[in-house]
Amino acid sequence: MESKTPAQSRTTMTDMVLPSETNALQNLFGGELLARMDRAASIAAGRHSRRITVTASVNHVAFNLAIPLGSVVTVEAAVSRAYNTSMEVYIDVWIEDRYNGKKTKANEAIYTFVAVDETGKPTEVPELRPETELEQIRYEGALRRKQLSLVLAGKMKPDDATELKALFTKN
Ligand SMILES: CC(=O)SCCNC(=O)CCNC(=O)[C@H](O)C(C)(C)COP(=O)(O)OP(=O)(O)OC[C@H]1O[C@@H](n2cnc3c(N)ncnc32)[C@H](O)[C@@H]1OP(=O)(O)O
Repeated sequence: MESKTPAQSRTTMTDMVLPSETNALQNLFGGELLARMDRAASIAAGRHSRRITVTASVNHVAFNLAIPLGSVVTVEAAVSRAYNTSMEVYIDVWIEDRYNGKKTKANEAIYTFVAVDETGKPTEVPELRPETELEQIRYEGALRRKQLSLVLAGKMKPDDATELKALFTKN
């Protein structure tokens, strides 16, 4: 299977914040943002694998900035590393200033998707080939995040999490 770059899966979705999507402070409801990120990330994972993809886990979400009613929100997702059947997808969320168009990073998240066949059985995906410096950084950190996610899900023994152990072990 031929490897692919993050650019080949990059998915950008822009939408505004409507009153029905806000919390009591008139900011975007967190669950609404999670759903928007899941949609963009699912499309990115599908573009990388050209298969049906399912969300296996949400590894990290940082709600750094509240997103006010009426904001124009852009969700950008791209595969940051691919393994055998799973893919890490990195998601950046930007808000756009109404008057000068300047974009500010509001949130980021990391999801894991698995490519499956028509029966829901995990199926192989192409490798990821990072190109830019940021893509390389995200690629290199991904195995540590995968191991942490598997340990927390009870699917990997902490003793087998070599990348995690390396964080706490001096040379
Ligand atoms: C777009 C959507 O919203 S879809 C709806 C929400 N999602 C779902 O309904 C998914 C429901 N869950 C499932 O179908 C299954 O649990 C699956 C397909 C995700 C995994 O099935 P499993 O039988 O656990 O498969 P298996 O153990 O072989 O794991 C498959 C891959 O997922 C990875 N994986 C499984 N769980 C996790 C996890 N919690 N964190 C990170 N990776 C994980 C495994 O490491 C493996 O990766 P690899 O093949 O690249 O090494």
